[in-house]
Amino acid sequence: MKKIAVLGSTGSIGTQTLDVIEHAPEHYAVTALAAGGNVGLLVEQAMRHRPRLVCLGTREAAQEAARLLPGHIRVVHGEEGLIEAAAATEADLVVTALVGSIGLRSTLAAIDAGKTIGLANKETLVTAGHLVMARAKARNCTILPIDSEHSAIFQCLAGAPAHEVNKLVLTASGGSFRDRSREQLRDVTVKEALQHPNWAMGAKITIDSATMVNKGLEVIEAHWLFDMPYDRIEVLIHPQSIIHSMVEFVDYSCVAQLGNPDMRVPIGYALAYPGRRPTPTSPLRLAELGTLDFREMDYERYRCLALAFACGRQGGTATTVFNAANEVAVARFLAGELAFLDIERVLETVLERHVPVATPDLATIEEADAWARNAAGGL
Ligand SMILES: NC(=O)C1=CN([C@@H]2O[C@H](COP(=O)(O)OP(=O)(O)OC[C@H]3O[C@@H](n4cnc5c(N)ncnc54)[C@H](OP(=O)(O)O)[C@@H]3O)[C@@H](O)[C@H]2O)C=CC1
Ligand SMILES: CC(=O)[C@@H](O)[C@H](O)COP(=O)(O)O
Ligand SMILES: [Mn+2]
Repeated sequence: MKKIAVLGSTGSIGTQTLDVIEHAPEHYAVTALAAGGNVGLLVEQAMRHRPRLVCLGTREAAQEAARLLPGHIRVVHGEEGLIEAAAATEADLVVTALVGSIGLRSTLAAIDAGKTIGLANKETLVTAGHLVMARAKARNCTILPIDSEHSAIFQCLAGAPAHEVNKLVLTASGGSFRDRSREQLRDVTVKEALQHPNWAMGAKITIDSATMVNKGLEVIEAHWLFDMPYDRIEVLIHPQSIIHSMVEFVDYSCVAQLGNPDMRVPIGYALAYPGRRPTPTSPLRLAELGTLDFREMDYERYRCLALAFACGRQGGTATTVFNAANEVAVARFLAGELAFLDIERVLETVLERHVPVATPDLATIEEADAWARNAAGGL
């Protein structure tokens, strides 16, 4: 029986993780659940999965949950609570499905506690990849990617040594506005931006996909997870999201992973690793699809992706600031305070003002993150 803690259980990845767990109750048990403000859903999940501990974003939310839950379920809150949920239960695997860099400290705590990490929260690696990976190496901790592209690459690599790999190819759907010109992006609405062509996901990542920031975050995530130089990470537009990513080997053999766009597949892979189990989803029928299309990435059209590569190459706090400024800009766009193209403007302006630190410790990372949030909030 694998014991699992799910951080971000009420979100898109969190609910799909619980769905996978529910379909294999003889293999998985839930030890901890953590969410932000959705008390109703968290309580429902806790009643169904009977974890030892649940965590909510605030004291008030935790008090409300405690009133509704049986006394033997411990209810905690805030960042300390998240750390407890990540590290202080008997979980073997911690699924990090929080959105944003809020996941950093709890991920580090889970690594320190010797947990295997099922990593959905890409912002963690973008914010402090060098710290997370060094900590994981020192503690001999396995990080299993859940992000679909990285799960694909992990499966394609299948443990191949670095000298056999030419490059990683990340596929990108192009997002909600892939068929619009830059000119046509001026007046797009939040509602339109939230219509991803292939995936049903949380609001923040759906906007990131439309700006191509998501692919930028994923390039940086791939750099850290697979120890791959940026010059050997390529992004290819693939509108159908059927090929989730691929690896080109030195003999020019190209190995890809395919499947319908359903996150329960990479989630199920991380949960079942090193084996595989049936996933509650439908099989891929290529004949029904007929064709798969590919386009060259256009870095003029998707300037945020070029910016992400530049920050990744610069390293240090540049990627921390890129991520934090983006979190604020996206939240402001969703709140109707900024236009869609302002996200890019905010990112460019904050990064221009930032004085990067090359090998920041955790305190410096958190300082840079706070500085960028403040800067992005005022633009
Ligand atoms: N959705 C997808 O298909 C994919 C997502 N990812 C990545 O996975 C991560 C999660 O994405 P997604 O599931 O879409 O996001 P959602 O917005 O759907 O869910 C986010 C989760 O985080 C919780 N949360 C937010 N703020 C806090 C907080 N302060 N304290 C505790 N919990 C908090 C939310 O709780 P509540 O709702 O209760 O407030 C919710 O459970 C992101 O990093 C994303 O980039 C990667 C690949 C695919
Ligand atoms: C499902 C998943 O992993 C997302 O990150 C997805 O890849 C978003 O799609 P695009 O960023 O390619 O539009
Ligand atoms: Mn992805």
